[in-house]
Amino acid sequence: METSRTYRRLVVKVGTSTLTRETGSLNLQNMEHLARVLSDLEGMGYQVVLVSSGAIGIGTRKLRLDARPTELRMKQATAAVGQCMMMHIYDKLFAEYNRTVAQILLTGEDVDAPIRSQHLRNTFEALLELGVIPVVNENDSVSSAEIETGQCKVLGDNDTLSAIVARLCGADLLVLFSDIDGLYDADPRTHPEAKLIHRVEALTPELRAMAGGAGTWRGTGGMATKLNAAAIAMEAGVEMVIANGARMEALYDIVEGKDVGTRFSAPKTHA
Ligand SMILES: Nc1ncnc2c1ncn2[C@@H]1O[C@H](COP(=O)(O)OP(=O)(O)O)[C@@H](O)[C@H]1O
Ligand SMILES: N[C@@H](CCC(=O)OP(=O)(O)O)C(=O)O
Repeated sequence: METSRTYRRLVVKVGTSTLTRETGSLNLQNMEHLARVLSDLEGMGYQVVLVSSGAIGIGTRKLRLDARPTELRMKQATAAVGQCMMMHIYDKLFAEYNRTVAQILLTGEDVDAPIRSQHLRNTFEALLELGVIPVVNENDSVSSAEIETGQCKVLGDNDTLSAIVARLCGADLLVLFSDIDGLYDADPRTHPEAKLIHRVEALTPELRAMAGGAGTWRGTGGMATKLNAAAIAMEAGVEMVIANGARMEALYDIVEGKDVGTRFSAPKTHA
């Protein structure tokens, strides 16, 4: 079933599992496709905000560490290195399409405090007005909410962060790109017979019970945090789609309301 809504402002979130390969090296193919499709959508008149994970994963590889660090201060240092490299690559890739990107790093306090969140909103508005594509991540080097506990807290993981950003910016649509086609009725890694759910109208306890944790060492929250994001988005009147980041071109169909991945509907509440 297609949706008849039209979208103007989009928030697109990509997870570490989409930006890196199993070996830990960058997935330049996905990153290139992402930059091309988002640039094209911007050219078509959409306003685009990118929420990108990957700082710790990319930093782990850049520092030639054997594994993702477990000690908090090392994770925070790794994120600082990886964030820098990630922005350098985005800057280069988007520049190929004559687009400018901006970095916004957030903590839970930034979105909770009324004055800070107003400043944030103003900054997003100004950047979008200028035709810039903001690239958002959690400020991992100062915030330990997620990387320390692995749980969603005030701001938490980037799935939740992307829904908070979508609400803050008054976006119409949030797209979460993952390493899987969408929400299944069980984790396909452990249940190969699992079926894709195409549309979600309400987040029932049964549905939440279907969502498991991260699939690989590169992912963090799995489907559980994506459903937390859906709850925030739906409540704010923002539609949300989970789709496979291996096919970024699907975004063209997604913004046309076509049936791709799992779509979480939301009654439109903001102007
Ligand atoms: N019900 C489910 N449907 C789909 N995927 C699920 C489900 N439960 C758990 N998962 C896992 O969630 C993973 C995606 O989340 P995650 O590993 O955190 O990646 P990302 O980096 O995209 O956030 C999938 O690879 C899958 O193994
Ligand atoms: N902020 C962290 C990632 C947090 C996160 O939620 O990661 P992911 O599950 O890959 O979307 C980073 O940039 O490494």
